[in-house]
Order: sequence, then structure tokens, then C-alpha cells
Amino acid sequence: MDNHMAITPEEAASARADADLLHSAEEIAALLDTMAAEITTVLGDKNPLVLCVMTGGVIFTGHLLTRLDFPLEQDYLHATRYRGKTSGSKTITWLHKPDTPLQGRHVLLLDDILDEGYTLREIAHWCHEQDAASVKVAVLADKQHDRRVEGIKRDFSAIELVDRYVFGFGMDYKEYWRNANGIYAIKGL
Ligand SMILES: O=P(O)(O)OC[C@H]1O[C@H](OP(=O)(O)OP(=O)(O)O)[C@H](O)[C@@H]1O
Ligand code: HPA
Repeated sequence: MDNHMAITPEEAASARADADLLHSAEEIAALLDTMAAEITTVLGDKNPLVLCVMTGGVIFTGHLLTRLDFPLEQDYLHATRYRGKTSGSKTITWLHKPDTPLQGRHVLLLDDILDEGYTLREIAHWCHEQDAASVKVAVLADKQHDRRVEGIKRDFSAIELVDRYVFGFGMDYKEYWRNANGIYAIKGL
């Protein structure tokens, strides 16, 4: 079943033209320097297994990893609940689980956004079930509202985001503009 709410490239271009820039690439770069220093303090001697949550986490992961100058291993997983829509279902769909065994590992999950929290809560729960020694969560953006589910918190975040639908730096608007170099908010959302 195709769950995407497809829009045309022209509609995507128009959404981008009307959007508000909330956080520039330069601002994000400086905030990622700070986050990398914090992560280094906590995990720099732990040989962590760093797991990128695809798809949205990919750009954040790329920018952050070049700032982590200590031994680590990297793998990825793909779990999704929005699937190209602007509101998510309460259950997530696993599209890929990491090949690297998690048992006894200090796991660092990297994702673009902590919004209602269903996605990272289920992923963190699964990591604990795999007997990870510890599970930490780093997100580029932590959206501020009172709809967060119980049982999930982030350990590191660069940006406290306003409660609007955003895109850019890995985050999509109907599968477009993950490539936007900054964080933008859709007009009216
Ligand atoms: O905190 P939540 O409300 O659960 O939302 C956050 C999740 O939603 C997005 O993923 P999405 O389901 O859109 O998958 P994608 O990254 O593959 O687009 C985002 O990348 C997070 O993983
Ligand atoms: O605001 C958002 N933008 C893009 N993807 C998302 N996934 C959860 N919230 C968001």
C-alpha cells in the first residue's frame, strides 16, 4: 500500500518558497559542535555503536559523525510512522534492523527529530531487548509541546523547536526537502 501523500515538484517548490527559515545551516553547524563535545565527554571512551535512524536521521548523522573524533562503530536502522504524511500513526513500521549485534554495546541512536516520541520510544525499547549495555538518544531537534508520549527522553539535542511542521536537514515535507540546508517551517502548519 502506498501511504505517501504525493505532491508534485512544483507544489514542493511553492511550499519551500513560502516557508519560514527557523534555523540556518550556520546556526546548526555551531550547535552540532557543542553537541559533539557533549557526546565525546559521555561516550568517547565507550566504543559506542552509533545507529542512524533512517531516513530522516541521515543528514544529521553525517554532519555529527565528522565531529566525533574517537573510535566508534556505525550501523543503521529504518523505522517509520509518518511515511510521507504530516501526522503519524501510533504504531511504527520496521523496514530494516541493524546487522551489528547490540548485546553489551553502548548504543547511540541518532535521529532528526523527537516529536511525539513514538518512534524513538519503540526503537530504544527494542535496543534494550537486544541487551544493549546502554542506550542514549541524540536528536537534531526536540519539538516543544505537551503531546510527548511517556517513556522516552533524549540525552542530547541541538535545537528546541517550536511546535510547527518543519522540514530540511533530513526532515521531509511530503518526502521533499530533506535536502534543504537549514530548518524551515511550512506556512500554516
Ligand atoms: O517522535 P515522532 O512523532 O515519532 O516522530 C519522529 C520520527 O518521525 C520521522 O520519521 P518518519 O516516520 O517520517 O520516517 P522517515 O524518517 O523515514 O521519513 C522522524 O525522522 C522521526 O524518526
Ligand atoms: O515536524 C516534522 N517534520 C518532518 N518530519 C517529522 N516527523 C515528525 N515531526 C516532523
